[in-house]
Amino acid sequence: MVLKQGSSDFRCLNFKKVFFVVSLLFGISFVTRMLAVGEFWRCNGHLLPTQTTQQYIGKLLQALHNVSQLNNIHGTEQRELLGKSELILKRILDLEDKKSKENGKTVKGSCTPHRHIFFLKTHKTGSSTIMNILFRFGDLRNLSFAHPTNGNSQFNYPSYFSSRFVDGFVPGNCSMFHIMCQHMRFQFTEVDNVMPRDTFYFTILRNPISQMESSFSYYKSIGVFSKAKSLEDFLHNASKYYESKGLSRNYAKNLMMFDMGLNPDGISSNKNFQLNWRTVETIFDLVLITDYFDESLVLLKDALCWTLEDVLSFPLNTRSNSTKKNLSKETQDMIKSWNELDWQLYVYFNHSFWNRVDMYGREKMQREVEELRKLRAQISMTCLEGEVDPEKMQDKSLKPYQSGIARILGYNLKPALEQSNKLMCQRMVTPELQYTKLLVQKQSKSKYYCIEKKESIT
Ligand SMILES: Nc1ncnc2c1ncn2[C@@H]1O[C@H](COP(=O)(O)OS(=O)(=O)O)[C@@H](OP(=O)(O)O)[C@H]1O
Repeated sequence: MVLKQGSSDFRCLNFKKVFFVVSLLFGISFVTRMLAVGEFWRCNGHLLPTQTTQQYIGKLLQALHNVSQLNNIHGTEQRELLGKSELILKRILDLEDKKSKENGKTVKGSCTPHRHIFFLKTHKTGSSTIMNILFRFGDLRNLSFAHPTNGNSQFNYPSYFSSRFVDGFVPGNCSMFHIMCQHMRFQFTEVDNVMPRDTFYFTILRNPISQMESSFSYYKSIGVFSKAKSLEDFLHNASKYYESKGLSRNYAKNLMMFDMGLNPDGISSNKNFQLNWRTVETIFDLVLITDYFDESLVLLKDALCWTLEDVLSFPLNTRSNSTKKNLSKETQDMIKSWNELDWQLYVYFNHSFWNRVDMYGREKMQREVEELRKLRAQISMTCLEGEVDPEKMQDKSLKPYQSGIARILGYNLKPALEQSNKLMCQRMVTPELQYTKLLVQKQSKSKYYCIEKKESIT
């Protein structure tokens, strides 16, 4: 994106948002001082000549750097603040740029399907089901995926994501990828290096109570949970089992905050909650809610300009009831307060999710959810014999990965599927690891893609 000379409206609009972000990050008194010493640029429409987004951000960061020096903020603290500022500034400018193009929608209200997509695959949130939808969408259209190096299924998780972890990534103005959706600890600036500029960012959040119950069962054998006798034992003795730098600690406290790249051990204060909300909503175009999965799929297909068929899916990575646990009210409350940051994030985005449904129209939503369920029932009749325990699966190549004390269910397909349906049915129930392998193999044989990063190309 190149900012146009004399586009003072654009800069004034961004100025207000940048001012807001900076005041959240640095505190309002800091910003007032900053303005008072005249170090920050003003919204007068003359200071900024034609420049690229990067140059524009560079100037803002330089100004913030000077002012933080004046305010005696140095070293790690300064680097952290400037890092956060850069991330958020970039996103604001990208959003403005996107909005100015009406987000792919033409004036007549029709739209072109998004094909540049980033999905932050949070843990134990139904994210494997979403990933399967993205895999099939891309697979069918021969789109390219950003996969982890060395055939891994995660981007060096739990380390922060780096573009170095992407197979075949070459730094520059070229992005080779349409879709990125494997587990990572999010870092916007690095994802932004890899994906095209007009990428649609979305993620999914789940009620932290059911998420932690799921996480405990799935990760029971490793690190942080391994010595706890039960989830209740873990919660009662969290200070004994949990260390903020301990092995696999990420699965045990504020897992969604961790995956988002935010601080899961941060203090519980209104200011911190707000900062987290703002950061997430600035970066992500859409936040889905697991607990309203079908409503989420409808909002997703609308935001991506896809069809209901495109988001049709069967739940994947589900546990057998025998490994699910009903939690007492006391345990639920303990989980809530132990995961206070995740809880606040969830409550906020649950609220904004329903605001978005209101904007979409409650009746229209209800109609489309019903239609989606009808379609799912039909396709289930065509494809599935049933969802079964892993040892009862007929085709072992479709068996999902098993972990901890969780028993992850799989699907048996109907025995004599028509050839025309077979591949689609198989792909709908192919677990994450197997599907990743197939896509990596397919991509290794395909041509080199180059999607110009700076311009919007579909
Ligand atoms: N469609 C739909 N609706 C509601 N819930 C769903 C759906 N699909 C998957 N799930 C539930 O999500 C849990 C698995 O999450 P993930 O796939 O993100 O797990 S993982 O981190 O990739 O291992 C797992 O939760 P638990 O069963 O509680 O463990 C799944 O049952």
